[in-house]
Amino acid sequence: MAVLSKPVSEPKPGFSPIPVIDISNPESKHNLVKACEDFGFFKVINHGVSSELVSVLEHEAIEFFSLPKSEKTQAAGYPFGYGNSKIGRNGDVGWVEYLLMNANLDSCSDPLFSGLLKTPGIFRIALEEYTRSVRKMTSNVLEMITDGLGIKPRNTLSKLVSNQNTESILRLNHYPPCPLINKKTNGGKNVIGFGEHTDPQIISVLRSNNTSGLQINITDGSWISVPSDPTSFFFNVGDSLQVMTNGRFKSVRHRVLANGRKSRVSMIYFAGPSLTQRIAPLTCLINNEDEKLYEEFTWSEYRNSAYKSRLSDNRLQQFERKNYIKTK
Ligand SMILES: C=C1C[C@]23C[C@@]1(O)CC[C@H]2[C@@]12CC[C@H](O)[C@@](C)(C(=O)O1)[C@H]2[C@@H]3C(=O)O
Ligand SMILES: O=C(O)CCC(=O)C(=O)O
Ligand SMILES: [Fe+2]
Repeated sequence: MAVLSKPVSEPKPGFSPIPVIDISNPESKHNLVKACEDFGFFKVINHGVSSELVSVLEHEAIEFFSLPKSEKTQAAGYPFGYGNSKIGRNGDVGWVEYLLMNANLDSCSDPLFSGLLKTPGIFRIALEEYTRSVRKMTSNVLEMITDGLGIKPRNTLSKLVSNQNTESILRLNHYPPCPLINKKTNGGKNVIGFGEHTDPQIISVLRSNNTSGLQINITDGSWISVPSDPTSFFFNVGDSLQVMTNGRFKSVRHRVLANGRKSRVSMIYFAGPSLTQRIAPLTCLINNEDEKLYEEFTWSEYRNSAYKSRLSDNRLQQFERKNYIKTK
């Protein structure tokens, strides 16, 4: 089943407003903060994640998605496992198949790692190595952001996603070429690969092959296409970080459009906190309690309510403070 949307203009080749941040330079901390405020989205270069590791994982993912449907569906499950077209459990569909995995530090005990990927083969090793490396880069980026915000200690945010019991997820998405797109009868409409949404976690880290399709929604409400760059990582602020920064950082709405000719393969690491972690505006970022835009909640409360929602829902709305008085 395909979801169609109005045609959107393609980006002008060579120009993109998306911030590019060199994380090997400690001074980039200010640019990171600005990118989180302006877009909730940025591209990271000089990241230190091995390109060979990324290629091996991409190759293994392609091999997995090339298996016969009957074999892939043996790995079907909820919330973790193989899925095709259906996203979540609340009626969302897209032109995509995927593998969702628990990427917690103790995930070796996870049934998917030890069940689907039962042989300790290259796929499983690549998943573990990739997760370890991306987790380290994510902690580094969060520490630079913390520094850029002038918050002490430096691990205020990174510790939320690097403890033993944090809830992180690894998602491999495969968007096959969509034959509907080139059909004259389609009227030039787009086909939705992954519908618009914000990510519930703290921060998400995406790497894709050379096929574009990802779009972000900017403040004026328009969609801009993200030019693909397989050598870089794209970070997006999640709902939880928007709350912790009291709305200073934007949890960016994003979506993926299917491509008519090429398949897109993406891998996304969702860095979430532990179930008991309290999510609330950081007191060091506000002058007084009245400025708080959100009520406090635990990650477990938010995660459970998010998983009952539709993809495009505004999941933070119910936690907005009703009696908030704007002081500025
Ligand atoms: C429709 C849904 C899919 C999703 C759970 C939800 O009910 C709402 C949030 C969705 C999302 C978006 C970011 C990630 O891809 C994801 C794994 C997540 O944590 O929240 C998905 C969920 C999913 O695919 O199950
Ligand atoms: O596959 C992509 O490029 C992005 C998908 C996404 O936003 C998600 O899985 O949450
Ligand atoms: Fe997403």
